[in-house]
Amino acid sequence: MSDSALAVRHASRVLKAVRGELRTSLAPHVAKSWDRCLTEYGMVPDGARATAVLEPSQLRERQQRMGELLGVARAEMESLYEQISGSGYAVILADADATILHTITDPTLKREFRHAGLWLGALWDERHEGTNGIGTAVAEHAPVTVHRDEHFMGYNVTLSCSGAPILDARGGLLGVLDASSANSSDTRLIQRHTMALVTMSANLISRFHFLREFPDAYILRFHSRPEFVGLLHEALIAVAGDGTILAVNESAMAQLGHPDRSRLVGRPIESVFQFAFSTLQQRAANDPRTIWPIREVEHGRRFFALVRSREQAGARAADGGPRSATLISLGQEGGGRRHVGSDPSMLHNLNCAQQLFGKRVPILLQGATGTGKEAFARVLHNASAWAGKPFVAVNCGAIPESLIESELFGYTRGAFTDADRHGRPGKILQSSGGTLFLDEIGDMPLTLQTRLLRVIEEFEIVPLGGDQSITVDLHVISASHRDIRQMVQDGDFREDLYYRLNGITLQLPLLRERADRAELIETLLREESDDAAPVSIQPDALHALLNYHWPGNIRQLRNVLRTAAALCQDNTIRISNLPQELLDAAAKGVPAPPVARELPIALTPNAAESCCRTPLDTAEHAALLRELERNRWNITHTADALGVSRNTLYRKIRKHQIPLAE
Ligand SMILES: Nc1ncnc2c1ncn2[C@@H]1O[C@H](COP(=O)(O)OP(=O)(O)OP(=O)(O)O)[C@@H](O)[C@H]1O
Repeated sequence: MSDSALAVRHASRVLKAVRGELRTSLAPHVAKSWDRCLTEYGMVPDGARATAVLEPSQLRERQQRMGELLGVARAEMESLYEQISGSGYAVILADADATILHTITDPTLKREFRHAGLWLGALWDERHEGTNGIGTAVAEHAPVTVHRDEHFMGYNVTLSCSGAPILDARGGLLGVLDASSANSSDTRLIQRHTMALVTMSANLISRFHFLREFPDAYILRFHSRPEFVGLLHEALIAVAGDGTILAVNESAMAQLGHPDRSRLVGRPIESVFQFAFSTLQQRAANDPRTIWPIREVEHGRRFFALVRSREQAGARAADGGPRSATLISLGQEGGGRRHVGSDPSMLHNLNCAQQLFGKRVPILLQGATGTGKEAFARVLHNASAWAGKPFVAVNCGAIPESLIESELFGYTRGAFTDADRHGRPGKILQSSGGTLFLDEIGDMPLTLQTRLLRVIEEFEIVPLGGDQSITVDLHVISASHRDIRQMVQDGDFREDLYYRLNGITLQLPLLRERADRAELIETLLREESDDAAPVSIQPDALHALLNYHWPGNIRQLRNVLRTAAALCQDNTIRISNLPQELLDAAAKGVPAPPVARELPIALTPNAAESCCRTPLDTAEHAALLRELERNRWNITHTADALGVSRNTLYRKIRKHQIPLAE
């Protein structure tokens, strides 16, 4: 049948359907949309294509309006594309007006998609294109699949599209994520699978947005199953400083059984859950990483919860940090943005350190070279009440022994022959009021240790050549890769100084032990790439990076990424851009040693998600969890929904170590 004959037949079917004369039943969203197109917008299904496209400057303006969300969406789109690449789909992001802002397509299919009108800046709202995955998801505010002749316009009937809305915390539409095929012969089951993946990715983007939208709020994260807390399907509630609910996400409404947001927003959190608001505040301040059981008021149902504190949220917002829920800002360093990351032990360290450092307790950081001791110290400084004052770092191992004394204590005019005419204040005085970071304190000569001890005890210094003491306001963080306690036992470090410096000792983990390696890679890549041309990384290269043992820790990782970003073509790091030692380790299949530390049980899924899985695995894992949950953990139904056999499903469940019993 010719194209025009097909269009005529399609048009007659649409008209019959709208008049109620069609025998076969249509999906409700398709029937409603056809009706809208015909009666509300006055469209005709056999009309000619007249794709409306924005001017490049208008497109850029819309892309900018999406702001940071576009960056997050791009990353999610890549992960989604990995899942469905090879099956003829393009992944498309549109704004709330259904304008296409970003696409990822198989290069060989680009022409086909252009021919179908799926190009950047094209308007795919229903008024322009009739019923379609993007426009109809916008109109319905819900995920929709529009398959072939479910499209309203005859010229669109070769398309198959699945679009899912990206929502803000108030349920408003931010955009639509869509997977479209220009010539699909997929079965309904495969479409359902595609739809599930698209919806999952859209939800991830919405969740990211929610976590960033309320920087000054507590965020209560809960789920009926503890292992889901911190994952995609957790419920989120933003709570103001006076205990009032500011916003809830879709999952919170579903879990609490309130389909209407307005029944939750504006209420005191204490009227929804059986805990005092002060408990939530205490949890946020003292124990933000431990999951605790909570009960809702109406039916007494039990959930498991974590709460993010307002300070953490504020720090994140100031930093513009990436997408993990638990990421904490480091503030500014050298113009760049730094993070302590979301590794549970780092978060624990930060939590302890912040509380004590604020009370002037000296902090001793122990950790191998490149583990981020100085970066951590800067975070503490930036989060302190004296953040506006200087942060002065002294590397006690790098300054010659003969100079370290004058470097630290300064000297007066004429203190020694080649001294500066006016004398010079030492680092201790320079840091007065701010933070003094004594790096490689283990390398400080014993004689100087005695002088330093006096300064720390008396808050006074006497510059070299001087006889007047100067009062200093000191906040000290010291660090070393050497085991200072062992040095004390060996007589190489003064015991009294050790106790003075060590209000608390925090051990920074090796990079290979960290659960947030994937996130660190993302952060460093962002820092190492040009904003205008972000560098991405191919899954096999990412896998090799995640599994390397990193003797030089984060510093070495940064160097490897910097070199790879400089060497790579089309801003994509491939495995061939990595150094030989990494490739050799990958070829031998040498995995990073397992995480030695015990992680809190509830954080383990997150940790496993980010450290041991490829992006493909992560997406598969999340899709499995989602479908299992949606089908109430019924294996037969879940296998059907995913279009796989029960045996395959069991195999995948085992592979991802998903527990089947409570
Ligand atoms: N969480 C982080 N996110 C991104 N980059 C980080 C992070 N922590 C550390 N870095 C980077 O890793 C590198 C090494 O960090 P840093 O100098 O703080 O380590 P260190 O333990 O003090 O090293 P050394 O023991 O050699 O003095 C720096 O480039 C720093 O910016």
